[in-house]
Amino acid sequence: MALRAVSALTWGLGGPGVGPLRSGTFLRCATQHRLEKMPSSIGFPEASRRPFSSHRILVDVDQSHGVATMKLKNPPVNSLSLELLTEFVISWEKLENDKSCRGVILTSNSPKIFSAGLDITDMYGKNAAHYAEFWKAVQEVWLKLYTSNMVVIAAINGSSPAGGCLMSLASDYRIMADNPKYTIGLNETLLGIVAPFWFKDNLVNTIGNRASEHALQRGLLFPPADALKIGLVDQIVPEDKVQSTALSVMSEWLKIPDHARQLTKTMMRKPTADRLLKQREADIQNFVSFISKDSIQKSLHMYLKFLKEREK
Ligand SMILES: CCCCCCC/C=C/C(=O)SCCNC(=O)CCNC(=O)[C@H](O)C(C)(C)COP(=O)(O)OP(=O)(O)OC[C@H]1O[C@@H](n2cnc3c(N)ncnc32)[C@H](O)[C@@H]1OP(=O)(O)O
Repeated sequence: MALRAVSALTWGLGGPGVGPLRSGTFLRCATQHRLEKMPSSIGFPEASRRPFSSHRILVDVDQSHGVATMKLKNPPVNSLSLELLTEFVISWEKLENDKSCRGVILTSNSPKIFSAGLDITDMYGKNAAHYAEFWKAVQEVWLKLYTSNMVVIAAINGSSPAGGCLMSLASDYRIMADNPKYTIGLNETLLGIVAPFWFKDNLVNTIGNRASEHALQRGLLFPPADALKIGLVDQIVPEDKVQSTALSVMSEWLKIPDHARQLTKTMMRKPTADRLLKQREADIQNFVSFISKDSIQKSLHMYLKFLKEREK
């Protein structure tokens, strides 16, 4: 009980089932050329291509008329586990290599949660090799999304904290379900961890420096109307219109000749992607040493405990 009270104040989580914490505004918590790809990834590690034991399908891909819909499907909360991230990269590479696919709508199979962010259990109680492999997969997914030649639209049909928000930020356009129970933001500080520089860069490029400074330090999770106000999402629509809106926005984007749009995207995004590429290995080492600290492991333990024990 004591933990719940302290945690609720400290963590101010948003999302379905947290009731009173949601009340404060911020407390809640057909020129189809294919260009040479931006030099984004340095290749996904062979070790991460290993088959996982469960053989579950964690990313559903459905493609028609040049547009793929990718649905995250990792119940209960679509956390971004190493297994999901690995499958995501493989599916993404297939789409990138398919010349007929010009756009991807990124969404979730779950009705209330787009993604709960990085799987905390992949960052807790594991060894350094696991943390390094996990972080490399997180980097890879972001690089793939952020530098994709395809049009990427996030159809955010539920809560989208931290890593979930990052996937949305890496998209070209964000449409969120207009339900005040859902929140989106980079809430890392609430867990006692720190969003890395490339999360920050992507946020700053999207909502500007001052708003990012405020949002990142306080770990703010924004309900859709507030997210729209600061430009964290581009459009909010009724819950049952998220997918259809994404399709119609996609058809507008696909009217632009691919080569011109792709070159423009590269011009806008390459410096940010390159910043990570230049120090990718150092960023992995930094993550491993940070996440392995006793104090950080303790914070993650407390946070997991809080998630399990909080009143629904
Ligand atoms: C230099 C170093 C840099 C380090 C950078 C690290 C960057 C980190 C980025 C991240 O993404 S960290 C993850 C941040 N995510 C969150 O804070 C979200 C936490 N979850 C929630 O707020 C809620 O779960 C929800 C998404 C709003 C859904 O709420 P709901 O009431 O529907 O479900 P719950 O009962 O809370 O959860 C069910 C079940 O799932 C577990 N769980 C939730 N989130 C995660 C997660 N991110 N990872 C792993 N597991 C998660 C939760 O504990 C419950 O477990 P059980 O009780 O069923 O065992």
